[in-house]
Amino acid sequence: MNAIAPILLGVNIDHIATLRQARHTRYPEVVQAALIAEQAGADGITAHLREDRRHIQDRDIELLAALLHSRLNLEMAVTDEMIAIARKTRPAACCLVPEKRAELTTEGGLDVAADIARMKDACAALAEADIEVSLFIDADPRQIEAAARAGAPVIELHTGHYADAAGPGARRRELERLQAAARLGGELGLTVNAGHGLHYHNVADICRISNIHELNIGHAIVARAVMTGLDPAVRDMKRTLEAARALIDR
Ligand SMILES: CC(=O)[C@@H](O)[C@H](O)COP(=O)(O)O
Ligand SMILES: NCC(=O)COP(=O)(O)O
Repeated sequence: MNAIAPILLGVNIDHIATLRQARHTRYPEVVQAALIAEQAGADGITAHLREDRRHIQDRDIELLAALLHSRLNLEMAVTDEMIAIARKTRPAACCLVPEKRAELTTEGGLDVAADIARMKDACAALAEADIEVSLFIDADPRQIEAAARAGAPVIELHTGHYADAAGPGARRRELERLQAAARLGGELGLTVNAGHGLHYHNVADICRISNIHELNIGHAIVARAVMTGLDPAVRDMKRTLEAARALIDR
C-alpha cells in the first residue's frame, strides 16, 4: 500500500498587509510575518499582488523573493504587467487567479476554457522564467481539462464554494465535487492544490482528499494570529492538517 504523502501548507500573508495598508504604516512587516510562519512550519508563503494593491505591495514581493527560506507562491492576475513582474522577481511559483476590482475577495476560479491560447501564452512565459505555474480554478472538469491543455503543471482548486456552503448537505455536495476534481486532475497528471476560505474547522475533509498536495490558507490563520500570535496559529494549522491526513482511509 503506497504511503499517503503529507499535505503541505502554504501560508497566505495578504491580510498582514491589509492591517498595514489600513493606515499606510511601516508595520506590521509582511516579511517578518513570512519568516515567523516559515519557522512555525509553513512549507511556503503565498502572497497576492492585486492590480489595485489593496494589501500586498510590489516591494513585499521583491523582499519575499529575496529573503524567504522556503518558497514564494505569487498569486496574480493574467496580465502583461503581472507576468512582467513575475519574470523579473522570479518567485518559485505563480498562481494565476481571476480579479475583479470591486470584489471583496476572490469570487471564483479562472475561466481557462474561455481563452486557452492566452492561458497557454501566460504559462509558457512563466515557465520560460523557471516559474512553476498553477491555475486557480473551480472544481469543474471543463476547467481542469483546459488547464492541462494550457500546459499548467499545477491546479489549485477553489474551495470557496465548499467553505461558504449553507449547510451540511450543500457542503457534502461541494466536497464531492472537489474529490472528483482532484481525482480528474491526478488522472491528467496535474499536481493538485486547493485553497480559499479554509479554516481550522472545515479543513479536515479537504485534507482527506489523498492526492491534494498543498493547501493555501491565509485569512483564517491571520485571524487566529490576532488572538494567539502568528507562530501558534501556523503551528495549530499544521497540526490540524497532519492529524486529518493521518486519519485518511486508504
Ligand atoms: C486566490 C485566493 O483565493 C486567495 O488566495 C486570494 O488571495 C484572495 O484574495 P484576498 O487575499 O485579497 O482576499
Ligand atoms: N489561494 C488561497 C489562498 O492563498 C488563501 O485564501 P484564504 O485562506 O485567505 O481564503
